[in-house]
Amino acid sequence: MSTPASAPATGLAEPTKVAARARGLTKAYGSGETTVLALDSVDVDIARGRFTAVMGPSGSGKSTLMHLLAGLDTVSAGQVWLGDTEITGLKERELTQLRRDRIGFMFQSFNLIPTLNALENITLPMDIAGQRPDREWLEHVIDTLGLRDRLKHRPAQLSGGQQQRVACARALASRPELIFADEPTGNLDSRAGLEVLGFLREAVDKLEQTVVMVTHDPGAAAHADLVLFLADGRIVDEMPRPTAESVLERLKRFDVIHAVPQESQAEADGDQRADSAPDRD
Ligand SMILES: Nc1ncnc2c1ncn2[C@@H]1O[C@H](COP(=O)(O)OP(=O)(O)OP(=O)(O)O)[C@@H](O)[C@H]1O
Repeated sequence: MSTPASAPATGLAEPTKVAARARGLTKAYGSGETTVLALDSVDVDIARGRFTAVMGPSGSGKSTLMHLLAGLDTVSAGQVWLGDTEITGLKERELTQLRRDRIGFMFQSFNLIPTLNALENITLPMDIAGQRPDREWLEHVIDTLGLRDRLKHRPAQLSGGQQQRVACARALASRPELIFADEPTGNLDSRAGLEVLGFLREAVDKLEQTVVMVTHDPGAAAHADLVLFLADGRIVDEMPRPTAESVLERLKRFDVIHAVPQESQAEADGDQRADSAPDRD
């Protein structure tokens, strides 16, 4: 399927099935002539119990969108809800607590504590918050992620894929309403990356979690239920049931738009096209 770039953002789900919602979400950095509009009035619903990938050229606003949905940064305009809670306008302390209680994070660098073993790393956020893990859930997560025989190992004794699985288990341990994953396979070889994507998929399918993942990799996005495409701070397209091939094809259209801004210029100066290609990592 394809949607014209000018179409309004779709992906809007029924209210009860929405894990997070944004309306008119806008973020500007800087002021005056140097203002960068990182997000431009974005409307989006993140469906509960689904795996959503966010893609788009470098600088299109993917990380900004994720940070605003997770309450990690303040909005310039617009509103964000986590479930039924409007998070825009919450005080920093309330936001911190909400993030701790209701959101799980997975980043490209696993951020594991080297002196703690795998199990201690998994339960650390809950320990800090003074929460007792739901034992049954925790056991379930550990088994689903295949970490049972690695729990006593420190990060240095684990492979990259196993470390990322620990990071995944840590994000899942408190059974958050929403998990945000920022390039979770970015630092992994393709086999370990596939493993992590498989586990995120299982978290959605077997543990009924909701996952939002920012990625540049069409193969990674193919594990999602829906891909949202950003360009210049707006959601310009979405793709349900993506495949690596269909995502790649869609991304190529961004390359064309960005690499050939004006036909006349391209014709006049064909050699410079490569120089103006977008800087995609
Ligand atoms: N703290 C900041 N100060 C100024 N500009 C910023 C800041 N953070 C992001 N931007 C700008 O906002 C725009 C969107 O950035 P963002 O990091 O959200 O893009 P992205 O799609 O995640 O990019 P990438 O794929 O390269 O990580 C970019 O033009 C970026 O330069």
